[in-house]
This record gives sequence, structure tokens and C-alpha cells, in this order.
Amino acid sequence: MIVMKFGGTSVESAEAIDRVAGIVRGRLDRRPTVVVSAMSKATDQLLAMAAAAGAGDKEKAVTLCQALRDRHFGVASALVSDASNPVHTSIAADYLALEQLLEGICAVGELTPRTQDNVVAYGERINSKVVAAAFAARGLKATHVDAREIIVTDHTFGKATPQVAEIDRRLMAKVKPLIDDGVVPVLGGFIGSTPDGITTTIGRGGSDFSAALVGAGLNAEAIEIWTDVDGMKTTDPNLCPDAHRIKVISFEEAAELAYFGAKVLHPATVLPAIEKNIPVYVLNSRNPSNEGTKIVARAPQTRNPFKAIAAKKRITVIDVVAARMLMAHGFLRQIFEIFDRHKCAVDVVSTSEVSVSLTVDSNERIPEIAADMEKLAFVKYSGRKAIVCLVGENIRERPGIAAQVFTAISDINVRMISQGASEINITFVIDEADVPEAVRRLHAHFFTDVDPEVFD
Ligand SMILES: Nc1ncnc2c1ncn2[C@@H]1O[C@H](COP(=O)(O)OP(=O)(O)O)[C@@H](O)[C@H]1O
Ligand SMILES: N[C@@H](CC(=O)OP(=O)(O)O)C(=O)O
Repeated sequence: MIVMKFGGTSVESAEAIDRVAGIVRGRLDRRPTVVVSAMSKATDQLLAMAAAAGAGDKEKAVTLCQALRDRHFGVASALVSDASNPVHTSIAADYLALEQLLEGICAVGELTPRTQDNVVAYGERINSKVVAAAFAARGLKATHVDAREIIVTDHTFGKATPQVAEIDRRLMAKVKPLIDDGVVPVLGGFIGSTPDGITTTIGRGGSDFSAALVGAGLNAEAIEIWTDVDGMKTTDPNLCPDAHRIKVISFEEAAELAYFGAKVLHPATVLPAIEKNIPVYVLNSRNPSNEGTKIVARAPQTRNPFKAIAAKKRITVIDVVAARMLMAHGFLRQIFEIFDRHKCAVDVVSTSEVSVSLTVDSNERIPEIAADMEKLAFVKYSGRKAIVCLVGENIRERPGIAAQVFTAISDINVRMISQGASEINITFVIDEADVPEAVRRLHAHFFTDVDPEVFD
């Protein structure tokens, strides 16, 4: 058994979904379960219509909704020409419900996280039906499975936590029998529901996580993440077109990279897969014969110190200065409690005797967080920063690597530097505007001469 996850870029149009059907057909002997995302940009559009409705702008919400409706209907009718196929009435019913929901939000004038999840889930709900119907219309034995009946979560709307034991039980009860019957189950990623049946989502980019949960629960032999690039690259190919494909990477390296901005893979994907030692492949649905990237438990040794460079933009640095207070017992705990209260994750931390600097993803709660901290210390924050992270297990025993990194970018202003406890990354903070130049220079320094065993 394998799990094949197709991201938004791989299911963005009728042509793309047709290609996906061909890829799945080629894997039938491996008994695939398919997890699909919403069509690319659909999630952002759903969020925008929910926000417009919440702000009382009914006209904008309706216009956005109609545009997405036209897109879904267009793709569905291009793929499933039989007008009497139930998929068409099912999409119509979904849009009726979505329109009513948006009207309700407008009427109440408030968008709660619970209602936002309800709106945004339509992206995966509808697309998984379209993909299942397209497969069936192409002669594949495929069935749509509502992911909300499988992926049980808590009530943390927007980023709900999956309840693994119950998910595993439902996979065995509802999905495994389909596979055993030679059917390809097709589920939407990203969505779930609470035990009492309220729709939730598991965080942006969460379809990879769904695929990993399904793969782990079914004890799959492999999880394939199909996207629009030939696997994980030595850096974002948009920044460096000469980035190399990484043939093999360790779970730990892939997780660090994903966390620090290598958008191609969701970090949490790695967790359920690691625990069961299931290999994860990143593959290109536009170039399916390419071998992509294999993510394994232990990376092979190479002569290159790093595997890749990632950059995460939209970062804010918060500096907390408290003369003679910092090392006082309990001070850092108080600072972190404030972040915790605001449910705000901290990425990079660096401390001195009298100050601590922290980075968070830029968000609208930062002024409130700073106001809470001002009760304890002097606080200032600056946005438009970026975290650059170089990752590689081979840096552990190599002195002088950090010197090479900072020499390559010696004229770029570096704000914070850290080397994680895992000792497989060198991470620093710079202005967002300096990212392209810094990444290009580091890439030229570390990846001009690459080990052909590990890089393409
Ligand atoms: N190191 C990297 N390797 C490969 N792709 C990367 C990397 N860093 C960023 N990306 C970007 O990630 C994109 C794929 O992620 P995403 O658009 O979320 O795909 P999907 O819709 O399939 O989930 C690629 O098109 C590429 O621009
Ligand atoms: N559609 C969701 C979930 C997802 O994972 O999408 P993608 O596979 O296109 O990154 C999102 O945009 O967040």
C-alpha cells in the first residue's frame, strides 16, 4: 500500500487532474490511497471570501464565491462530460450551502475560527469529489471518502490536532476494506472534524500532514508527495534557478528545511512517517519519471557540508531589554508565558546578559504581545526580517563552517545567529530585502561542486 498526495499545483486544472489520473493508473499495483489538496489558490480565495463576509462586504464575498464556483464547475465538466454524473449535483449542493454560510456570516457580522474552517474546508471537500469522479470517468475503480469521517481532531479551529489512535481505527474500519477490494480511496487533505462532527482544518499546508497520518495509520510502504518541482532542491528554485535536486535527505534535515521555509514539504509530515520508518518521496506530477527526493531516517555521508538553504520571510524580531533582570530567576519563563498566552510560536532565540531577542512569524498580535512585555522590560520590535537556514547533518564534525558562511555574506547585516541543538543547521536573521542576494551567494559558495551520489 502507498499513499499518494497531490498538492494544489498538481490538481489546479482539468489538464493537471487528467495527468494525476495517469500517474495513479501507473501505480495501481501498489494499492494507492490518494490525498488531494484544494486547487492551487482556492484556499486563499475561500479565506478571502470568508473575511469579506465577516467584514459585511456581501458583494465581494459573493463575487469571489461565484468565481471559484465557475472554476470548479468548469474543471468538473471538462473532466466528467456526463451531465447526469452525481458529482455535478453534489458540487451545486456544496455551493448552495457555502453561499448560505457566507450570507449567515454577513448577517452576524462576525467570522469565528470555527466558521472560517467551515468555509475553507470546501476547497478540499469539493476538489476531492472532482478528482474521484475524474478517476472513475477514466475507468479507475475509485471512491470519494469524506476525510472528515476519518481525520478526527480536537477543537483548535485553524490548526486542529489530529487524534491519531481514533484516526488509525477509522482508517482500518473504513479505508482499508476499500483498498482490499481494489478500490482507490480519494480523500481531501487539510480537513478533519471533531468527534462531535464539527469541521476543522489542521493548519496551512496541512495536506502533507494528512497524507502522513493516512500513510502511518495504514502502515503504508511509502508516502509520495506530488508537487510541481523535481523534489526538494538545494534552495528555492525561484531564487536560484540552478538549484540542484537532492536525491536523498534525512528526516531531520527535511524537517528543519520545511520549518524554515522550504515550502515544498510540510514539516509535520515527517513526524508520523519517522515514527513508523516509512520513506517519503517528493515527486513532480509534471515530470513523473524523475526520481525526486527520498526522505529517509539516516542520510548518507557526503563531501558537501550542507544539503540545502531555506529562507523564511515575514519574520518580526522582538528585542526585550531588562538591565540586570534577564538572568533573574523566572524572567525568561515570564517572557515565554506571554508568547504562550497569545499562542505565538517563537523560532530563533538569542540572549545576552541584559537582553533577549526572539523571532516570531509577523502577525497582528505582536503589538499586544509587546504591550504585555512592557510591564516587565523595555521592548522593541521590527518586521520585514527573514530567517535564513543552512541545513546539513555533515556540519556536526566540521570546524570553520560558520566562518565560511559569514565570510560569503560579510557585507550583509546579520541580526541574530543561532545553531540549533540538533547541530544540523546554521540559522541567522537578515533584512527580508537581502534574502535573494544572501541565498544566491551562499548557494554559489556551497553548491557549485556537488557530490553526484546525493545531488543531481
Ligand atoms: N528547497 C526547495 N525545493 C523545492 N521547492 C521549493 C524549495 N523551497 C521552496 N520551494 C517551492 O515550493 C513549491 C512547491 O510547494 P507548493 O506550492 O506548496 O506545492 P503544492 O501545491 O504541490 O503543495 C515549489 O514550486 C517551489 O517554488
Ligand atoms: N489547501 C491547503 C492545504 C495544502 O496543503 O495545500 P497544498 O498541498 O497546495 O500546499 C492550503 O493551501 O494550505
